Amino acid sequence: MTAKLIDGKAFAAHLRARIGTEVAAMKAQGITPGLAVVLVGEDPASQVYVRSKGRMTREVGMNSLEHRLPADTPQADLLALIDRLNADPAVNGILVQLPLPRHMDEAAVINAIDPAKDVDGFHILNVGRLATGQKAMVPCTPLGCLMLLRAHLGDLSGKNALVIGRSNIVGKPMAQLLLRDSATVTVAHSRTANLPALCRQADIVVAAVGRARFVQGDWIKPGAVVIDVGINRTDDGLVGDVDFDSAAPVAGAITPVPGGVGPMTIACLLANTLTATARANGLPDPKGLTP
Ligand SMILES: Nc1nc(=O)c2c([nH]1)NC[C@@H]1CN(c3ccc(C(=O)N[C@@H](CCC(=O)O)C(=O)O)cc3)C=[N+]21
Repeated sequence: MTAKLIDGKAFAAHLRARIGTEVAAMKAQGITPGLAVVLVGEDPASQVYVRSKGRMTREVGMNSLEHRLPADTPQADLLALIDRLNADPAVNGILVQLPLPRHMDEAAVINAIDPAKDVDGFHILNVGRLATGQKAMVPCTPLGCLMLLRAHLGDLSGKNALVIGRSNIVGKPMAQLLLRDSATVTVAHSRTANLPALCRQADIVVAAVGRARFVQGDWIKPGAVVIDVGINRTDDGLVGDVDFDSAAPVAGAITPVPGGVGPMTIACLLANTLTATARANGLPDPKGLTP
């Protein structure tokens, strides 16, 4: 067997095209969604992401507002900027690029964002809403993974899903989304005993550990769907958390890196911005962009 490639890049392009159509319809009603991205410091990888977010935001017809602050900006200045963006009716979504410089309290900064504009879904109120099944802003990477999984499997109900990684950004919200779709969810991490054996029972594997080529082909149950969230820069380029060459012949379907989950993350950021704009204007949620 050789795995079907899950083309996240193509899926994301379709998603952005649909979002573009919805944006055009909103603009006809006098509403232009606006996304503010705040970058503190000069991390080169962050600058690349922010640039491509800005380009794709404009491509779907939204306003993109970028705020760049020096690495030594006092936290109070960042909080003051967030307050201004919270109060600005032209801003529907706010993303503060992570990681922040070490002198800043990440939780304090995230929780200063108006939860209705929190397009990352990191605010404590959105975390709680997702965990309790209420209408929330959902983190972009897990939302993108969920869309890919549903597209390839249909109903996730009763599937054994293994999430490898317990971060607030990917692992935990991914587990919540899978649970909401009635999968049987296991969350593994660095202290998990006998991970290979656990993994061999999974119909769905979501790898989000941040270790290059960590998940081996002989851990994969034949036919399983493998979603690779990893973005690891190595001497031979960008690689995922899954050892693609050994996993692909065993899996039923697998996402590549690059061209898998990464582009879905940005498309879901735009989806969340559209959803936030609709909600701010008393319009129904756009179809198929929320879990
Ligand atoms: N507040 C916040 N929200 C984020 O969503 C956020 C963040 N901070 N900090 C950094 C991470 C990382 N991230 C990526 C988005 C797209 C790709 C992506 O499109 N990757 C391409 C390749 C990119 C390349 O070649 O470097 C791909 O996988 O095909 C990767 C990584 C969003 N992040």
